[in-house]
Amino acid sequence: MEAVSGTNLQLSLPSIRSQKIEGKIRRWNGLLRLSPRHRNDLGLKVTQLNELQWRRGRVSVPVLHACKDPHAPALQSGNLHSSFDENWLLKNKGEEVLPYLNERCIFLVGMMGSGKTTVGEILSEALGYSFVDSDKYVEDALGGSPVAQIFKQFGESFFRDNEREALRKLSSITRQVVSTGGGAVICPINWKYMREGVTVYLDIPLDVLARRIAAEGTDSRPILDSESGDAYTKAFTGLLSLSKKRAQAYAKADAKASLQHIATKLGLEDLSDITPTDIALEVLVQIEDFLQCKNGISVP
Ligand SMILES: Nc1ncnc2c1ncn2[C@@H]1O[C@H](COP(=O)(O)OP(=O)(O)O)[C@@H](O)[C@H]1O
Ligand SMILES: O=C(O)C1=C[C@@H](OP(=O)(O)O)[C@@H](O)[C@H](O)C1
Repeated sequence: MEAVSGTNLQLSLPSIRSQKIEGKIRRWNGLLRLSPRHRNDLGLKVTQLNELQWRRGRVSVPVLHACKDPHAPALQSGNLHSSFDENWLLKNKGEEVLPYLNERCIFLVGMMGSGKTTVGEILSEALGYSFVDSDKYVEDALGGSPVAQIFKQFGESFFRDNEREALRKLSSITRQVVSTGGGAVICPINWKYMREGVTVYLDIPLDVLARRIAAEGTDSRPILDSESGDAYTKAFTGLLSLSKKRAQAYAKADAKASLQHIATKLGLEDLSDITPTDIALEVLVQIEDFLQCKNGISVP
């Protein structure tokens, strides 16, 4: 009998074989995951259907144990589509990580367009935390002018002073996910504030960032607005130069969620197949790893 560890279910490998999906199952975060091509092969027989997760053509099956034993306990089949809850996995991981966080905040750092706001909102929901965007916090503190306007009217250093003050205030509040501005990491004192919580770097390839920013336009991104060329070239050129200056600062984060690494884990070739929820889950996994190491792997 060949066993594979996991958490919830029992699978019979002979039944997997008969569905011609053997070898297409990958281990990931203690789960078995089927590749998109095999989503229609789901005669896969499992128990506890509510524990399965269906997400954009992939199925995650938490397992206690998988074995080659043909006498594995009788397994039931069912309508998997209706049974999957896309957010189950995230919520579950959130609950697992909460005791380690012990009410501390999460500060997301990364280049503009890396998804700090998008992923941060999803994370905050999974954890039952509130969500704060530090750019928005600065805008509100200055009467509602957009960041681009603040840069234009008062200059970058004025904005950085206000960003610093925002992070100082936010660092004294618990149970929140903070999406920081892409340049917050360059100011050393901001690290002192952010170290009150856990810092996570969203590591996204520059071409992906440039595509996202080009789609939105660079008008709201004053720091890229001086570059010339089409929207993608402007974005890519500006991001390349900023990333060189900031790489060391981002590396100071406690944990990193890398798009490339997630793609490798999930067996995805196309990075655009990775959803913000996938990234939020990876953030939680990395936070848990970081806090477990910090606590000497003691389960709270
Ligand atoms: N994983 C993702 N896949 C595709 N688009 C994304 C993803 N994460 C963010 N985006 C998009 O990229 C843009 C920038 O995201 P945002 O969360 O505002 O980044 P940041 O807060 O880091 O500047 C938005 O249009 C958002 O919808
Ligand atoms: O990288 C930067 O220097 C900046 C990033 C922006 O935030 P986002 O990263 O949320 O876009 C905003 O703070 C400002 O335009 C400057």
